[in-house]
Amino acid sequence: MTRRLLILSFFILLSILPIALGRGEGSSLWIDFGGWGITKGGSVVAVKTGLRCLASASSMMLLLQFLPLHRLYTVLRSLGTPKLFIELIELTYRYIFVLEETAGQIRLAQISRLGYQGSLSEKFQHFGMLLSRTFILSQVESDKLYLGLQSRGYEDEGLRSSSHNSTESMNHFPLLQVKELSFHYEDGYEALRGVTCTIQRGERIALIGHNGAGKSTLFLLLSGLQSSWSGEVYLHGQLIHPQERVSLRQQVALVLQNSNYQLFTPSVEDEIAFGLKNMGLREEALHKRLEELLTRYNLAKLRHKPPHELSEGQKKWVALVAVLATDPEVLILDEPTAALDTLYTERVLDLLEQLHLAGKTIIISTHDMELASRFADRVLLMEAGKLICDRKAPDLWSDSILLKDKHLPQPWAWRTRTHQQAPPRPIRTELQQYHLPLFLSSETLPILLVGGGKGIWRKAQGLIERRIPFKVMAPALCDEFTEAARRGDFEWIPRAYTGISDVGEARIVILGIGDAGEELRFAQELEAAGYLFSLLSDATRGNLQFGATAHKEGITLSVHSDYRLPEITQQLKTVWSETLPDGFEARLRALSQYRQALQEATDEAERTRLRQAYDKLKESLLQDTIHDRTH
Ligand SMILES: Nc1ncnc2c1ncn2[C@@H]1O[C@H](COP(=O)(O)OP(=O)(O)OP(=O)(O)O)[C@@H](O)[C@H]1O
Repeated sequence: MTRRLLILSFFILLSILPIALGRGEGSSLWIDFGGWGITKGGSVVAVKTGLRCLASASSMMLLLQFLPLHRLYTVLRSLGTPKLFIELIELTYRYIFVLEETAGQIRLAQISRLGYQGSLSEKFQHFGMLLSRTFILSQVESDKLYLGLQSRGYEDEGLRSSSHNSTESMNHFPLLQVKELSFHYEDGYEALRGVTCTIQRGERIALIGHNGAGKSTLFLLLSGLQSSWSGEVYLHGQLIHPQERVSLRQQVALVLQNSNYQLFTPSVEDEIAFGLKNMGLREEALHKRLEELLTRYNLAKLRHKPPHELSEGQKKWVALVAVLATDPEVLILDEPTAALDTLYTERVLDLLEQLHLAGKTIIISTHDMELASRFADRVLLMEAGKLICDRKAPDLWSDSILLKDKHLPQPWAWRTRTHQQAPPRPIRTELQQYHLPLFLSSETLPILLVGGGKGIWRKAQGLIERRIPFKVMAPALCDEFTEAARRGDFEWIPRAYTGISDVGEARIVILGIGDAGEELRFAQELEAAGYLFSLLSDATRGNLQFGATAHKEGITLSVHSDYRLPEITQQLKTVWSETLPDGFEARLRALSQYRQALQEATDEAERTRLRQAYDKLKESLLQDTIHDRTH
């Protein structure tokens, strides 16, 4: 509250300053710049105006301490306060919030770099920097907020929309098309250079490229939020001139990367109602649609919350729903899952899947290739303002050479797929009688864990410890699993396993769904198709057994008993890991370096020296560990 008042006083001071300026005689001026200066009369008016502003703003703030904002609006509305006035309060409130948040963040940045230390004048200087920077940044932020307003149908530029083709003829044309599209920012920077591409109805497209490639700029143009491009933009085959960009805004909605720019009203329900009002809905119809959206998107409990008090995931969700409320034909999302945890990422992906099924065209930008590979059917790759690649997703993801060349990671499923084109061969039953001392590589044999309970979690822990990638298919996860999912330790597919068609690219399947009958049925399918599998409900049934494994100091120990006695194998494993000396891995690494050097050395004297050093280190290592233990 005090900080808000301080910031507000500073801006009131700035805005009343011009009132005190004027022309006058020497005696009527406080400061005289040759007939111009701060006039005595003007100063009195300025001070009075300033005090009045401050008093009314402070009383409003005080009121807001006790009365939630949405209640205040209800009161104002019931008193018949003009709509314009209420909207003005809404925007002012939001602007003060932007100021406060910006100031708060700069202050934190100053403190974290040992700001606010030293003499009074230095402290004063730091405070001055905070205020001036707040002012500049809040201007930038309010520009972005304005984009957020426009992306949801707010119009104040008096733009004309283009004359429409008939619906029937529209379907003959691509939905969106850009030809040789270029764009310069005001400082002259050319952010887009001759981009040409066509977007058809119902497509799911991922726009990828490194920072600064021009993705957000292209999105701003496609959604009609930037003007003065050069080149051609077509919507349903109709050429759109920059002054007709409102047609783009009506059909193409953009969810900005930073949700704070998209959310500006005092409550979640007002956020959603904003777009509905811009669509022309009023009273009963508006209320009905609002309730429908709040229920469908699970926001009823948050309806009165101010958006800036929500978590990042909740903010993104509200921003997405608020944009969907306007029912756009094309939905563009700028990095939709940046800063989201696994659960919110899945929620967003599920929603996008539903929208795709409902026929929407969706374009996302992302730096997460796993996400892009899960979402998109087509991928556009940008570099330095140019579109350098436009390909079907499988085609691009399998092109490891191009991806490597562009320093983009190949999605995991595609890295492994290249090794396993051939269908798995059935495993002959007699082979199951042997315990093969093999460490299978999950790159060539991807793993799917089915189930999200504690049993499966215990198996998963060993994989996580050794950084072996795997997927988990389960409609819900136990707490430990959820925590690991949040850390991104594995890929969660949040649905129930229904049979072999769900196995995907996996070659090893561990079943732990808690229903022995079901597990057996699934196991029979897997066995017939030649997969490696294991059942938690019946350890004797699978063709793959989990031994007790421990990974420590660069060594993986796997203990397996012929008599399937996990309590014994677990104990042996624990004893081994407890007694393995610390620093063992460093000595192993040194030993391996000696061996490598020995193989490469050509000089005989050098070889002898290295051989002696190798033998000495090996002997001391065995002495300290294995010999000691066995004697
Ligand atoms: N308002 C602006 N004024 C001047 N240059 C800008 C402005 N906004 C962006 N740029 C420049 O345009 C280029 C493209 O920026 P853009 O935000 O479109 O990239 P991007 O691919 O979305 O990057 P990121 O992945 O980091 O979000 C960058 O070099 C950036 O510095």
